[in-house]
Order: sequence, then structure tokens, then C-alpha cells
Amino acid sequence: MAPHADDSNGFANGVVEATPAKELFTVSSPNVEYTDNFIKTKYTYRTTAISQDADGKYVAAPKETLYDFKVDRKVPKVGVMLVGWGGNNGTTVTAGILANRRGLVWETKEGKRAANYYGSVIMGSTTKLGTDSKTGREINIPFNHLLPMVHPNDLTIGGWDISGLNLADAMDRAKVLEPSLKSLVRKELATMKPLPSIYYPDFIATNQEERADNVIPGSKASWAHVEQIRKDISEFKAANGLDKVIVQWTANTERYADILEGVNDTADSLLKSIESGHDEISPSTVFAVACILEGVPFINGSPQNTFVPGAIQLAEKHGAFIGGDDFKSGQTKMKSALVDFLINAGIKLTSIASYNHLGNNDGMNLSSQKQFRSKEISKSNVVDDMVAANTVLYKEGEHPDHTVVIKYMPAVGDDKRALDEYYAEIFLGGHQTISIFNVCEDSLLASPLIIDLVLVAEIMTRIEWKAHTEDGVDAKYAGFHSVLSILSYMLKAPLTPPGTPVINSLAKQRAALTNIFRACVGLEPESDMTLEHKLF
Ligand SMILES: NC(=O)c1ccc[n+]([C@@H]2O[C@H](COP(=O)([O-])OP(=O)(O)OC[C@H]3O[C@@H](n4cnc5c(N)ncnc54)[C@H](O)[C@@H]3O)[C@@H](O)[C@H]2O)c1
Ligand SMILES: O=P([O-])([O-])O[C@@H]1[C@@H](O)[C@H](O)[C@@H](O)[C@H](O)[C@@H]1O
Repeated sequence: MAPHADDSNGFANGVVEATPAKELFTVSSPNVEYTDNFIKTKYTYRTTAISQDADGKYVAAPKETLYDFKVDRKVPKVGVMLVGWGGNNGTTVTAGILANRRGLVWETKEGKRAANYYGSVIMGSTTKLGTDSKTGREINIPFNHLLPMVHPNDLTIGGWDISGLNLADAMDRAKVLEPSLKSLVRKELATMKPLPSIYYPDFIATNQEERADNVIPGSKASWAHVEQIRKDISEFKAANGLDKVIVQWTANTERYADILEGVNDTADSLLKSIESGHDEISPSTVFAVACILEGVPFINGSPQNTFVPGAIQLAEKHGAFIGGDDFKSGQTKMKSALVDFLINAGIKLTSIASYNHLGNNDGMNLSSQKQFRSKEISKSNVVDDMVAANTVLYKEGEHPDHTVVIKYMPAVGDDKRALDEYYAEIFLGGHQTISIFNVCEDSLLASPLIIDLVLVAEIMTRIEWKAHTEDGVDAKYAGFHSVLSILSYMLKAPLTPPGTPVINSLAKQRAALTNIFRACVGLEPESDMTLEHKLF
């Protein structure tokens, strides 16, 4: 629908559906077939298999596996339901999508600002497609053009919150956005009211109690809660004429749940525990179970162990997608890039001190020790893989000192102050000390990640694969593993399929995302070798 003339409050009356992204490229290859509905590719996955000979020497052997990939080209009508919709992230991402959809421009003290998707790797970054065959120049395209992805402007948004404030009042409570922007989206946000949610006080800080005025009866897990959430999802999908729904947890950080045999260690025990109302089943796990049974992807943007072993097993059993944990927005994103650089430069990091203070409701909830502990874990483990991979610098089990401190200081609101010190040993007994002062407007950094998680999780529901093995080719296509580790670039503590390694290196995470997408359109991984510029 074309936009009408701007009305009095500064935005077009009509919803401006993002024009479907015109295709910027096509792949010319005997291994790629385009039909009206699908992109079908034959992709040779090349890796290096390592074994050891009798003397313990590594033997490296190139290995090739042929896959068929199939991508559904039809971009569906997608809804996203946020748990914690009335929070700082929920209100900010909703206002941000509305502002982009309407192409809003508003006054700030630095002058006019226009809506954008900065901070979204999918909408705000580019990726190298290849090299111009005539000029040798790199050709880069917007990342969201690599595959036929949903445009965030077209997302329908809804969700739940234990606080009943409408989104306009909740936006005011969040104190994230400029008044001039708030005035342009207020009318529409005021029509949005979170659905009542489940609230089990033991899992979040007691200081959250006063906002819990929009709750479903029952203070511990029950089957009725699972059914209510499933009903909410199916009604939201029907009421908005959606093809798909994706659910994300952006509610408060919960304490870790104890993993108990016979309670949440298997799919069956978890379902039975919900049925019996076991008090060790968290709200986020109940949401995860409801989404798995409803067949909608569920992503955890917080650090708690929502995906207890029983939840992962249930997702695998139902072929449902799950992903998490904990949006990687500012201090930790910087850490995962800096530690990657230092250690891969052969600099021996020996100490990381990460302190931050912030004054939003998230910070207030984290001022409670049990909730802080969930965050301390996700913020601390982010260096493990990089340290373990460098046996030149670190002996087995050796790692840098690492401390994480978070303090609640109401005055600074959502504008988190992150102070980090990286201390390292360098050549001949020298030292390098890197101090960083990083003011992160937390919700403005996290909101684009919420969008990226939706866009990537959604396209993954449209990608299938078959493997060619010695026994022939798989009889039918299958989806990726239920645990979407491809989401790791957006997350502090990436959930991976059981028994598979956790990769926290930011560069590796982005390369994995890029190259899996490239494989799905029949392109080789981007290696940056640029031999064409070296061998002539
Ligand atoms: N903003 C960031 O930079 C960032 C980065 C990483 C992770 N996170 C995590 O994202 C989450 C949200 O952050 P925020 O700043 O929006 O916090 P927030 O406190 O402003 O919002 C959380 C919302 O969840 C609601 N809520 C709590 N329990 C609920 C339940 N059981 N069901 C439904 N709603 C419930 C609260 O009422 C609140 O409105 C937090 O867990 C935070 O740790 C945020
Ligand atoms: O992503 P990041 O900036 O490292 O981590 C942030 C923490 O520093 C902050 O204290 C917390 O409130 C946010 O939820 C977020 O987790």
C-alpha cells in the first residue's frame, strides 16, 4: 500500500510495506538451479580431516562432502512475539521497526535523524560477493541480499509482559528514545498491549514484583501455562494472517535452574515436571516447551539456562528450532573481538577485568546475586575457545584471570558504562595494558540483534539439505539441527548441538554465518586469499 501524505503526527497513514528486495545477483553455475519456488544447489563442502600416525605426527587429509541445499524463495509473512515486550529492548525494537517502516525523521540536539538499522549485521552490513572480472575490484552487497530474507519493516510484532503497561507508556518508562521520536510513534504504540504472562517470583529478582500486574494465575509451572502460551501464539498468527511466528525471550534474566535427574534432564521428565507443577521449571523453559510443541522457533536473549537438557531433547524430537543465549550487545561483543585479535596475534593475555554499571530495569534485576550469576557466567565464558586454541601461549588448563562486575546505578539509566582492562605479556618480558571506556546505549545496541535473530532464524526454516554419502544420496531433505548455532554472532553464550564445540570468536562466527549463506546459493566460502592479486 503506498503511503499517504504525512498526517499531523509526522508519519504516513499507510503502512509502507518494504518493497521486496530486488535480487542484486544470480549465480551462474552448473551446480545452481533457480526455479520459481526454490534455489537448489550442489555444494561440495571441503574440510581437512586430521589423524595421527604411529609417531603421533598429525596427518592432514583434504575431505570433501557433497550436499544438496534447497532454499524456499517465497518470503513469508512473519510475526515476532517478544516475551518481555514491555521492557527496554521490547519497546525500543518495536519503535525502531515502526520508525523504519514509515521512514521517520525526527529532531535531535545534533539535528535531524532518520530511522535506520545500524547495529544489525543483516541490515546494516555488507558482504563480499566476489571480484569484478574486469577491474579486479571487490564487489560487496548488503548482507540481507545474500538470501531471500524477510525485511524487518514487514514484521508483525506482539508479545507478553508481566507488566500491563501499553507500549507507549512502557516506552516512556524505558527512557531510551528521544521525545521527538517517541511523539511520532506514540499513537500506534499506545494501541499495543502485552498479553498477560506467567510469573514465578523465585526466578527473577524480588525487586520486579511491583511491575507484575499482568500475570496468568499460577506461580509455578503447569500444563495450563503451556496451553495458554500455545493458544496465544496460534491466535496471534491467525489474527494477523501470518505464515510464521518466531518467539524471543527478552524478559528479565532468571536464576539458573538446577538440572535434576527425573525433573528436567530428559524431554519426558520435563513434560512430566510441568504437568506436576515442579517448582524448578522456569518461565523461560515453559515458554520454550510451548514454542517447541507449537513448532515455532524460540530464541533466548538472556543468560539463564532456559534450555535444560530436557528442552533440547524435546526440540530435537519435534524438529523445532531453538537458539540462545544472551544478546551479545556491547562489552562482550568488544571482548570477543579484542581477545580474538590479541591471542591470534600471539600476545599473551593474562588478565581481563570487565566492570560496568547501568541504571535500567535490567540492571536492577541483575543487582540480585542469583540473577547476576547467570550474567556473570555468560560474560565470562566468551574467551574459553580462543584461549584453548592457542597452546603456544597457554598450557593445558591455563587461562587469563577474568573478572566480571556489574553494578546498578539508576542515574545512568540505559546508557551503560563499561570499563575494561586487558593486561598482556608481550615480547621479552614486556607488558601491554589496554583500557577501554565504552558507553553503550544498551537497548539501542540490543534491539538490532533481536531483529537479526528473527531474520536468521526465519530463513533457517526455509533451508533444507541432503548429503551424498558412499551409500548414495539421502532419500529426503532435512532441516538444520534444532539448535541453531548459526545464531552465535548475536549471542554471548552460543547454544550448540550437544557434543559440538562452542565458538566465541566473533570473526569465526561471522564467517560461519556468511559462508553457510553462500553455500546455500552455491558459492564457495569467502577465503580472502585474493590470489588473483598475488599470483601474476
Ligand atoms: N539491552 C541489552 O544490552 C542486553 C544485552 C544482553 C542481554 N540482555 C537481556 O535482555 C533482557 C531484557 O533486557 P531489557 O533491558 O529489555 O530489560 P527490561 O527489564 O527493561 O525488560 C524485561 C521485561 O521483561 C518483563 N518480564 C519479566 N519476567 C517476565 C515473564 N515471565 N514474562 C513476560 N515478561 C516478563 C519485565 O516486566 C520487563 O518489562 C534481560 O534479560 C537482559 O539481561 C539485554
Ligand atoms: O552484551 P554486554 O554489553 O557484554 O552485556 C550487557 C551487560 O554488560 C549489562 O550489565 C547487562 O545489563 C546487559 O543485559 C548486557 O548483558
